[in-house]
Amino acid sequence: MSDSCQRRPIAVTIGDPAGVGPEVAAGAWAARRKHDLPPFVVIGDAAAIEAVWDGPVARVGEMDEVAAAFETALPVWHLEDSGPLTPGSPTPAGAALALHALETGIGLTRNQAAAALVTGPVSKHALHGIGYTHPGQTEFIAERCGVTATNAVMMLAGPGLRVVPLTVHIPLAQVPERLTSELIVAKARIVARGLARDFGIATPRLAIAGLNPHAGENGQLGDEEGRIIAPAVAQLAEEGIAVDGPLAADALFAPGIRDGYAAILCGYHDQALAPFKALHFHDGVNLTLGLPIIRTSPDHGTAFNIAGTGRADAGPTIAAIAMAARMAAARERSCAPAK
Ligand SMILES: NC(=O)C1=CN([C@@H]2O[C@H](COP(=O)(O)OP(=O)(O)OC[C@H]3O[C@@H](n4cnc5c(N)ncnc54)[C@H](O)[C@@H]3O)[C@@H](O)[C@H]2O)C=CC1
Ligand SMILES: NCC(=O)COP(=O)(O)O
Repeated sequence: MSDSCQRRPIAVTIGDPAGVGPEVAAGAWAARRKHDLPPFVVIGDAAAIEAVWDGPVARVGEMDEVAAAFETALPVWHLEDSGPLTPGSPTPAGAALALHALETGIGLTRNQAAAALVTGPVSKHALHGIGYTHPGQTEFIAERCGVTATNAVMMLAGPGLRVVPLTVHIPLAQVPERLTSELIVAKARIVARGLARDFGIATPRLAIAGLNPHAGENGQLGDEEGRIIAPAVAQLAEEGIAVDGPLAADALFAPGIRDGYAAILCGYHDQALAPFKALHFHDGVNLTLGLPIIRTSPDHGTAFNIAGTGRADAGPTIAAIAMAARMAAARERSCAPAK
């Protein structure tokens, strides 16, 4: 990592304070030396962390206080008290704090005070209860960055698999009409560019999963493969992007097949995330390609059912911070003037 990258901390938003966000952020700090994590600051509510964690917390008000504080305490950029808190029981005040933290973290990263943004898990339901209208955090961050939702591409990445849900938080019944050749081409281009820029894979090979069983069985089990996916694959190949598909989704995730691809693009959320979480529940990262900033997140939700019990695994948050740091280092290297 370059000096300038090391100097800028990573901004980690707390997520919903009644979820596991506070404890997994604290757990990542406790494991900072083991995992060689760079300095990071939690944006949110210090009291929500102190309610579930006995370790040292240092309130900071400037980003340049973070690196020194990080040595001996978890730096927290305290925004406001989110009110009386019972882990596992979300409140409107908690949702408002989660949104304030997200907005602040985006701002700090956009103005380059932070090297990258790592978002904690939010409850979409609780956010919608206070008037939030975006399907997830991805679309909100995209909007704040001036990027369309289509051009902000969700990727789930772990040591053994990367997947992209081409449609994300929509009802399954809407998938066939929302999965268009244009959408596939636009997202696959961003994936290929992102893998080159942020992961150092100069010519990534992509796979596109079929939507129907057996990739449609030559039209007998559905026509989306021939009508939508195959033309997109042809277009991408013409542009020089290495891509195979449509491939039958059941075998695509088998060892020996999935290993041949830098990323597997899937028709809908669970086609991508179910096999991903089977492999990478404890070290999976959700990241957004196509943004001007680096954004990663642990790939799990608020886990209200275990919040405050000490059972939450900080592994995905550790992986998200480590991946954000590697991506920041890759972008710093690519921007460095040639010597
Ligand atoms: N990145 C984000 O902000 C995400 C937010 N969500 C939101 O989270 C809320 C709950 O969603 P669910 O589908 O229940 O998913 P969830 O990930 O919160 O929980 C699913 C299961 O995984 C377990 N789990 C989750 N994180 C864990 C961890 N760190 N260590 C150990 N076990 C863990 C939970 O205890 C639960 O049994 C929803 O409102 C959803 O919108 C869901 C996924 C991602
Ligand atoms: N299932 C992934 C997820 O819900 C993450 O969504 P986002 O809040 O990162 O857009």
